[in-house]
Amino acid sequence: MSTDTSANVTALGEPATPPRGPVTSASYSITVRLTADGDPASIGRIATAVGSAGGAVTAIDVVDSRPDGLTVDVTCSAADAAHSEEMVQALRDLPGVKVRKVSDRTFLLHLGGKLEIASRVPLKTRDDLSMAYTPGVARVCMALAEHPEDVRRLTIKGNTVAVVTDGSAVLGLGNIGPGAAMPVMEGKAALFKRFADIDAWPICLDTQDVDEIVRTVELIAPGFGGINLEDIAAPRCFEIEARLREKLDIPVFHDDQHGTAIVALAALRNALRVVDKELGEVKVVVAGGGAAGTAIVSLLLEAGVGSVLVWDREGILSPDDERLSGAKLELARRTNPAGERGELPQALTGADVFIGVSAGNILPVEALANMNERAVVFPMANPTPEVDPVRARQYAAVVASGRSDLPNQINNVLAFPGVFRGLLDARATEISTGMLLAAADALAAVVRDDQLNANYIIPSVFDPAATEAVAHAVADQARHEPGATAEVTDRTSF
Ligand SMILES: NC(=O)c1ccc[n+]([C@@H]2O[C@H](COP(=O)([O-])OP(=O)(O)OC[C@H]3O[C@@H](n4cnc5c(N)ncnc54)[C@H](O)[C@@H]3O)[C@@H](O)[C@H]2O)c1
Ligand SMILES: O=C(O)C[C@H](O)C(=O)O
Repeated sequence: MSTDTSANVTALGEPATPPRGPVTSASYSITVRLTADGDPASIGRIATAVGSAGGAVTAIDVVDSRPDGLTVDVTCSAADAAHSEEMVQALRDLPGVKVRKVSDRTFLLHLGGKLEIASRVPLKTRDDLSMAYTPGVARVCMALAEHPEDVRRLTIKGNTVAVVTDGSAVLGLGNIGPGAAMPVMEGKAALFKRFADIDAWPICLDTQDVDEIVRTVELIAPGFGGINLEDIAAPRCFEIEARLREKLDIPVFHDDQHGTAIVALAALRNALRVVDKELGEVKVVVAGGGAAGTAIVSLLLEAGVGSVLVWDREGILSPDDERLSGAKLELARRTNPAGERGELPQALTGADVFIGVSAGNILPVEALANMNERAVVFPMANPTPEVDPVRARQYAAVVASGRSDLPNQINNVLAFPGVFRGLLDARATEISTGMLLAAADALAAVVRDDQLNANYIIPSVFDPAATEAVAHAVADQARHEPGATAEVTDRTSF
């Protein structure tokens, strides 16, 4: 088990947050089936053993009871895999207790996958069959051959999104390939259904070649109302998205870029309401000029942020840095015309906002002291943020991160279901910067003035108002942009 025992006093001599016990999580929960002898105190000893090992018991279910003992399933959460082992060992060490089986609940949940297809029509009688399938279906096919614009109305195309990956940049796990990417893509599709009633399907491609990816998505596009690119490495993702947008008559959205940018801008708007600063006046530093960083910078600039510096492996990205090319050089040109150079702590000097979309633990917390008063700090790298969000609170007025166990969780799920709900409802043929900005503003506005505070700058992912507000804003914006939506035909015969 990993426990952080780092110093209790900061570089500024301030007392640091006291060391925390292990933070247990359902993602490392296990169910241990064991038999215990007839001692009435055995259940209490089992719970105590798990607690003493730092775990949290969430359920004890009796599976079988006999005069001489019990079979029970003990479900408990751990901090990580090694911690689970420690808890199991603590149970094995108990006299009168025999561990029979240990199940990892996260793996159990994945058995057989997380999705299925369900029919929306009854198929109970011959009449049902002759309408839903042959011969009746042929009449619908012929109608669509004559009026292709009706495919959205008469098939699942109108409510279906392809979640497309090449497995090259999966979460923070890197290039793990298309098969290993499936659980994330299935999860994304499940979120589409849960939050926006959209039927999304995971498409994991066995190629990382840009031309092949573009051509494959082009070929499958007729069956989908939108394309959600997912976990495709930068800078390849920029070219794939641009080429698909050019070719397809359905919206193409790269969630790691634009979903993140929408939520980051929404969170920033509200953080600035808390610290009473204006978007146009703040200096922003973004760590990480990859997929998320590039899109965040673009959206911040579109929203009116005046000063942005990007820091990456080469230091502060500067247009006169000969090591830079392609997307990073372009980013440097758009953000740092003065050619400022240096490392992250220097970039933060006099900054009002730090946004991290790079990698875990790349910033000593003390460097945040270089920032202006009432600083806003979003270390968003997953699963480990750039700087400990809890310790960052000593230096910043508002802190948000990607973590679900802390306040102000910034996650794309606040954006992508609503974005696609709005696009599909409006029969959008493309997605524009105006729609991204509208989505961010709508998401920010979900947090009312009487709710806003440093620990609540962004709604919970379970707040239904978030998806609804984003969907309405995107659909409205799409309907107002000339040429952004498909024609709607009104044939009363069906
Ligand atoms: N919280 C959220 O909602 C959210 C959303 C998107 C991305 N993220 C996180 O942001 C991070 C980046 O995601 P991405 O999709 O942009 O990845 P990416 O690979 O496209 O970009 C990462 C960038 O960070 C830079 N980088 C990585 N390690 C670095 C280091 N040690 N020092 C300096 N620069 C470094 C890389 O050079 C690259 O330019 C990941 O940790 C991801 O989990 C979080
Ligand atoms: O996709 C997410 O939900 C998380 C984020 O994009 C990440 O890469 O960490």
